[in-house]
Amino acid sequence: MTAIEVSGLRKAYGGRPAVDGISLSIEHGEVFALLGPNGAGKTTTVEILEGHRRRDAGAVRVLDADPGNAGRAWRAKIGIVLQSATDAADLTVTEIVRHVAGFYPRSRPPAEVVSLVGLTDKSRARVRSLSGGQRRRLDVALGIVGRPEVVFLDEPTTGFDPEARRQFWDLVRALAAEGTTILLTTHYLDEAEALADRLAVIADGVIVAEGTPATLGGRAEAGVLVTWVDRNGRHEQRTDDPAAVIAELTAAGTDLGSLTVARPSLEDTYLQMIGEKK
Ligand SMILES: Nc1ncnc2c1ncn2[C@@H]1O[C@H](COP(=O)(O)OP(=O)(O)OP(=O)(O)O)[C@@H](O)[C@H]1O
Repeated sequence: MTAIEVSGLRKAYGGRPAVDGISLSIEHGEVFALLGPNGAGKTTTVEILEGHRRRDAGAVRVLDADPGNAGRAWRAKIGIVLQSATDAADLTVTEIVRHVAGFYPRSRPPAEVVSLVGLTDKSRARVRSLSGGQRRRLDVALGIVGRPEVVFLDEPTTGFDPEARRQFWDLVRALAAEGTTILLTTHYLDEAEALADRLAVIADGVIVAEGTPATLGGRAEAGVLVTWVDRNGRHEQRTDDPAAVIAELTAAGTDLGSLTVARPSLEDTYLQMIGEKK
């Protein structure tokens, strides 16, 4: 059964299309990433799915309801992490988490959530005293405290230091292991690759590619790139049969200490797709 079903979604601002006919289907328990350059239409799409923005056309179902007119019971099953930072400067971390937990019938214990996002040391600190990355962690805490079935994460790790990002990835994996459906937007290709079961690339309001991190944009069939350095300089060769290339190099007595064999990275593939779209 699908958790999120989108068909022919459109939204324009002042006559200019921001989302121009997007269709998506996300299964229960899937982690799905939306990628795309600034202004591609990711946030608009996510906000329509959250029920925070009206659409011009298309059909949208999230947990079997239309977010445009779904009620409180539906809202309690949805977790939202907005791009903007939490605005509750005078409350402490625990106070705001407890306050938001109160809106949900099956909320997680506030201390558990604060610990999950790595803010236990800051649980008595006022929100205003937190760093940017710590505020972002708090946003994530508020998004998951209600034990939602579907979580929308809009650029959740912007401003995180590398260690905090890895901790956040563990948190997303733990939520996914519990069966939570997660829709994530991100500009970090490594994040999409680490977390997503499937992903879609949006450019100018349309989906230009969809697949798994391993297969997106024909990545799996793109062949591998063999590179090596000899006394004449650096060489590279794209091939479907790297073993044959390496055998040839070995037979020619090439020093293999500098040899690399790699598929194009998700970032290479993504940048190529975005470049072609322009
Ligand atoms: N409230 C608004 N009024 C007018 N135009 C808007 C509004 N919100 C978004 N837009 C425009 O719609 C387009 C899509 O914006 P959106 O925020 O959905 O992109 P995005 O993919 O989330 O970008 P980013 O990666 O920068 O967050 C952009 O051209 C943006 O300027």
